Amino acid sequence: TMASQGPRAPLEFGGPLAPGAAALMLLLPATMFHLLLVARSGPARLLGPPPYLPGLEELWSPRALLLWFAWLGLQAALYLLPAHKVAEGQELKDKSRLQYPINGFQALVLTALLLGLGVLAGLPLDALPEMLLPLAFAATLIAFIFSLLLYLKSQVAPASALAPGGNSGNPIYDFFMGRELNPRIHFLDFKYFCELRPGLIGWVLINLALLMQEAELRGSPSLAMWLVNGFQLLYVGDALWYEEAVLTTMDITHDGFGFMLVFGDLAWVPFTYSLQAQFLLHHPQALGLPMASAICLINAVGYYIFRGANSQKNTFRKNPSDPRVADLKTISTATGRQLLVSGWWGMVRHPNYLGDLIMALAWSLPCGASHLLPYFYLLYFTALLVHREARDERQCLQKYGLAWREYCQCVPYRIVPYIY
Ligand SMILES: NC(=O)C1=CN([C@@H]2O[C@H](COP(=O)(O)OP(=O)(O)OC[C@H]3O[C@@H](n4cnc5c(N)ncnc54)[C@H](OP(=O)(O)O)[C@@H]3O)[C@@H](O)[C@H]2O)C=CC1
Ligand SMILES: CC(C)CCC[C@@H](C)[C@H]1CC=C2C3=C(CC[C@@]21C)[C@@]1(C)CC[C@H](O)C[C@@H]1CC3
Repeated sequence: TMASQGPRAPLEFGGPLAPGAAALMLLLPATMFHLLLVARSGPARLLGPPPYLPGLEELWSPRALLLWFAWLGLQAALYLLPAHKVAEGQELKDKSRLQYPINGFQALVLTALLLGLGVLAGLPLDALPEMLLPLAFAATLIAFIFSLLLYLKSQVAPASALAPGGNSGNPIYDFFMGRELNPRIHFLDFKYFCELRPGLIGWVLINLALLMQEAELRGSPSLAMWLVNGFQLLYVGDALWYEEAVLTTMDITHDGFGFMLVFGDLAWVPFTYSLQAQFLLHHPQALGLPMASAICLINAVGYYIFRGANSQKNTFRKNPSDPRVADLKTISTATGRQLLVSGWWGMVRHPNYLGDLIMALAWSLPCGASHLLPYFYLLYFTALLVHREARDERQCLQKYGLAWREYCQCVPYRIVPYIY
């Protein structure tokens, strides 16, 4: 077939056998359910066994599946609304560029307005925390079925539409990594749509529902719950405000749309990234003002580095002679593009990851030091970013060759100055 002539790339995640794609396809959903069960249990032990194994009657709920379809339908409708800007993606193999609506922040605001009106009209948002298990189960089912449909769709895609990875010929590996780079129906680009909207907005919605349920249980939300909600809303709001930046990430330009990203975007993000708020609902923490102020400061420092680094690179990539970046030192590369070697990108090779990790710490600290569970995100995210950093370095070495080696010599640390 045309599709089987697709490009070949080295296998990520060690191939189809453990600890490869097949293992991750079991491990990711199992971890998500483990976290959901443990967060609401008394001992809340990250490393212990789950308190019990839920039966199918506790997991399967047609109502949860319907809610998911309604949520995806709402977000798809908001995606298709007129956007104030339509951006062009990176150049593809056939030299064309795809178009993407930049209206993610508008979707967040409209979702908030619609839900606000819904709550005023009696929508029981505080019933959501009770439904997390069946909702996560429905999201997992949707992820498997959607990935299968995407895999089938990729069989009729032209070779030029295939991703550099995900076309090994091994069906399990390719199902996991995704074969087609930008599957879309007309203007609805499935990967771009799923990357930021249903999952990230779903995450802050679950957080809010947990805050409302805490208010109902204890009279008012705790300071710790306010902090976790505020920090994570800032993060999601920022991602949607700067939505165009996602078009240059490896998820969009390099990775196919397969089970890894489908499950990651639709299930993993909303149900595991909301872990701190889930933990706080069942394990209230007393947090004094001095400690809360210190945590706010840590989050602000993390955000300052994260935003500063991402904006500096985006400004530079758009226009290297922009006065905000014109004074920075650079290295020329054979591709004609330059690499920054001073400013944020002269401190470490991934300053944005450093800021992101500092924020991850600030999201866990309101949960106290009695349990390891709320620090799961920090541990998982460190592993994700170390792996992501290695993949990015490999791709940069391929793109820039000697110039990249020179950059590595000028800026020897990857993420944490003088440590890593
Ligand atoms: N919360 C979460 O789960 C996740 C969050 N993130 C966050 O998303 C953000 C984006 O991350 P990510 O997509 O990994 O990629 P980055 O924003 O780190 O971009 C990497 C690219 O930047 C360019 N680049 C690297 N060094 C330089 C330099 N010195 N000067 C100029 N350009 C350079 C290269 O591309 P080129 O030269 O082609 O421009 C490289 O491929 C990060 O802040 C990250 O922390 C990411 C993943 C998950
Ligand atoms: C496959 C894993 C198990 C889960 C991966 C989930 C991720 C795809 C998303 C989680 C948070 C994300 C953010 C972005 C893209 C989607 C993911 C990576 C941004 C990088 C997009 C660019 C912005 O500037 C920042 C965003 C932060 C959150």
